[in-house]
Amino acid sequence: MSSMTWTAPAKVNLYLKVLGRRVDGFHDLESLMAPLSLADHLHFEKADAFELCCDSPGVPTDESNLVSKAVRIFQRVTGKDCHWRIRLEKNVPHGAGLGGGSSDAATALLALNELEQAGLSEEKLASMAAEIGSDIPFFIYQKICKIEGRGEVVRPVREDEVPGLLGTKILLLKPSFVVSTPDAYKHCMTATELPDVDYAPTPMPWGSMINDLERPVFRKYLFLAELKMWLRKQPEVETSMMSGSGSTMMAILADASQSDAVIRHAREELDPTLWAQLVTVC
Ligand SMILES: C[C@@](CO)(OP(=O)(O)O)[C@H](O)COP(=O)(O)OP(=O)(O)OC[C@H]1O[C@@H](n2ccc(N)nc2=O)[C@H](O)[C@@H]1O
Ligand SMILES: Nc1ncnc2c1ncn2[C@@H]1O[C@H](COP(=O)(O)OP(=O)(O)O)[C@@H](O)[C@H]1O
Repeated sequence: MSSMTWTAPAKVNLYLKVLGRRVDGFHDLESLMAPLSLADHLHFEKADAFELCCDSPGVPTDESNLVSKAVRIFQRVTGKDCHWRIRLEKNVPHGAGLGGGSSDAATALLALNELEQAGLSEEKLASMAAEIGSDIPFFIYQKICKIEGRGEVVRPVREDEVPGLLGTKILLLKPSFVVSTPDAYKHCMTATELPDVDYAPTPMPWGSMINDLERPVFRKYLFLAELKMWLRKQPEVETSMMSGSGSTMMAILADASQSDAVIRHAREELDPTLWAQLVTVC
């Protein structure tokens, strides 16, 4: 039987301001999040029970996978069986600050809503998503959005609020290590700056690029601070900043056709194993 395919886009945080720690242990945020052309794919096939498989070693396929959590919540809320075999095709690196797992979960909710003809509203799906993880409601909308609260307050923005952002090309560079999100938040209110690293906001037409998680993450992973500052010194690079909790670094280039040269130099001068991809905000 042929399968039906849904696309789960990755995201970047174009700014991420941590406003303070809350009594529930989470942090209040203000963030501008944008979906990318880089995406995972979820292939659905009718089956006798729910099954999950994944082509990528290191991604769990048990109940800890965010897709399994989405299926369980959908079953609980709608009472539907959800007897589907889901094959998860991973293209988005995990532990990367690109929200791959979160997007997979949101996409599973969107797909099941259609396949099971449940008729749940976007708002209902977003509130189910928030039960699984803070980042997941954003991926229900799959549009450029401003985020508040711990991530559950999501407002899609009009194109004229973020001039020039749609269609922007961003070079993503990621070392082979991953950063854990709880770890990034743990010291975010107290971490101090490393010398010779620029944490200041970069003004862009759509808003100032700043990431308050750089302080704690750079303290632990000096290479990421080095990568950010190395990128800033390249003539092709307009600005660079970490996405979310890392370990992916974003670079905005004056001319995106120069990305291959930047990737080649970064691999020669910093780390031959860097993962790199030029993506588009969509
Ligand atoms: C940092 C961001 C930026 O978009 O994403 P990533 O870059 O990791 O993808 C998000 O805030 C991550 O969202 P998500 O990955 O869904 O986090 P959750 O699973 O809900 O929470 C993981 C842990 O992160 C911390 N956490 C998360 C969100 C938040 N607003 N405050 C927090 O303090 C908490 O310690 C929590 O236990
Ligand atoms: N569908 C999934 N895809 C990737 N990782 C998943 C998934 N479900 C659960 N995980 C776990 O979540 C962790 C974080 O993955 P992910 O959400 O992609 O990264 P990030 O929080 O950096 O954006 C992974 O290390 C993995 O163990």
